[in-house]
Amino acid sequence: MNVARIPLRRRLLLTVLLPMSLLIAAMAGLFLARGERMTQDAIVERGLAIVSFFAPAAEYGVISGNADNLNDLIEALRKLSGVAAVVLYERGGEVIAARGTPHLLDAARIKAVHAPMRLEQWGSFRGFAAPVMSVPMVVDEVGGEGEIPRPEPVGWVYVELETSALDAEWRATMMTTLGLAFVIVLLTALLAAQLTSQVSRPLARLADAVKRIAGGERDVQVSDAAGSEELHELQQGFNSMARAIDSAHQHMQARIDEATERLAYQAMHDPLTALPNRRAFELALAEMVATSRRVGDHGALCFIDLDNFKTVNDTVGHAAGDALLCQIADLIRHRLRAGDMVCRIGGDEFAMILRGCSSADAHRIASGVCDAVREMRFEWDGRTFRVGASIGFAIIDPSVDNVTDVLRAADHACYAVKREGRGYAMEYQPEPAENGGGPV
Ligand SMILES: Nc1nc2c(ncn2[C@@H]2O[C@H](COP(=O)(O)OP(=O)(O)OP(=O)(O)O)[C@@H](O)[C@H]2O)c(=O)[nH]1
Repeated sequence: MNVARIPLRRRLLLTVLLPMSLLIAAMAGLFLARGERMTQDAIVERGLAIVSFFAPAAEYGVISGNADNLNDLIEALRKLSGVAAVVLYERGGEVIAARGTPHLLDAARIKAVHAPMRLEQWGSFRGFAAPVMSVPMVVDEVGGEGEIPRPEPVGWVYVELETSALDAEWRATMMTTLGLAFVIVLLTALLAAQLTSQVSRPLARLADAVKRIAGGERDVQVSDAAGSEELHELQQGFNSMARAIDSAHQHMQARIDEATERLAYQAMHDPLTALPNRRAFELALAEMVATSRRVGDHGALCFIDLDNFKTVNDTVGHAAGDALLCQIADLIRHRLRAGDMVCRIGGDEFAMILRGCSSADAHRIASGVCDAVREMRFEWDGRTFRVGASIGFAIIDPSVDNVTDVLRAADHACYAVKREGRGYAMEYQPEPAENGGGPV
């Protein structure tokens, strides 16, 4: 497993829970192991203490064979909690008094006991035995050096303790300990989950917001629900940064839009006169031809070539020529109907696209332009100039196959006007060789 890939929340949980759980498990294990041993030791000590006390107390009864005395002792013993059986053996191994149902009734096994000791265990029953010791009576020989008599067993006591109550108590203690350990781990886990989510959730929200910004989303903000001062500051900082990015993006987008619009305008307009340029003219003409073929519309294309324009340039300079071109552009634009179009297609050349008009209409409009240009007076540096306009036009109707044909026809007509007098408008007529006619 790649540790670096473990989500932050799980890592924090592990960091808190793992050591905590190990510590609690170790403490509980230690406590239970020590508790178990101490309980067992206490049982053994109690059993040994009982037989150690009981054995000397029984000495008189065993030696004298006083049954009442022994029975009183046994009854007194039986009243002690946990004492399940008591047996008294005499020197030869015969049972001289007994109470309860002992698991062990083996004289040979008992007679092998020389000091208080623990014997076998049967489930929750544990056996303890001790010899009843007595010093034998010795009559000293007169004048002899008698040996000090040593105590010797005159009988045995056997006590059986029943430890189920202690075991049950121990089990209850164990369960309580484990339960407490579990509750502590559970509470720690809940607390850790709560704390880690207070850290990991705001971070996850931030990561998501960063992803959304990287994916192109704008105006992304994270809600301010941080669990700590540092995270709060981080969220505030992120929101400010996102707002700054958004504002910079908007500003940049506005500039791009503006530049795009300007470029689009420049691509389609003549910078001097602000009229549509040759490119716009070609598109409009293509559309006019297509529309005419589709819906049967009639129109006209007029080529305008100024007469004697060069004289202005040569006499008073190009700036004057520029100004004259602008005046003529305005003059033509103001004479056109809504829907018509005038473009500057070259140095002193203009073109008009007239929509929804007959040949007579086109002739009238074009002649009007010629008259207006002729009557115009251009003043510059105290000097007055007069120029003219020669216009050749071609009709656009559904019979026109393509743009090239109509362009060629209008150009042909304009050239004919230039050649044959200037300053007036003429419609293109096919040459006699083409259709039995030419410009009229
Ligand atoms: N001022 C100015 N002159 C231009 C511009 N573009 C072209 N010209 C000039 O316009 C003139 C056009 O030449 P022509 O058509 O032969 O001049 P014209 O005197 O009208 O000649 P005709 O048509 O025979 O009467 C040239 O001298 C070009 O230098 C422009 O943008 N500004």
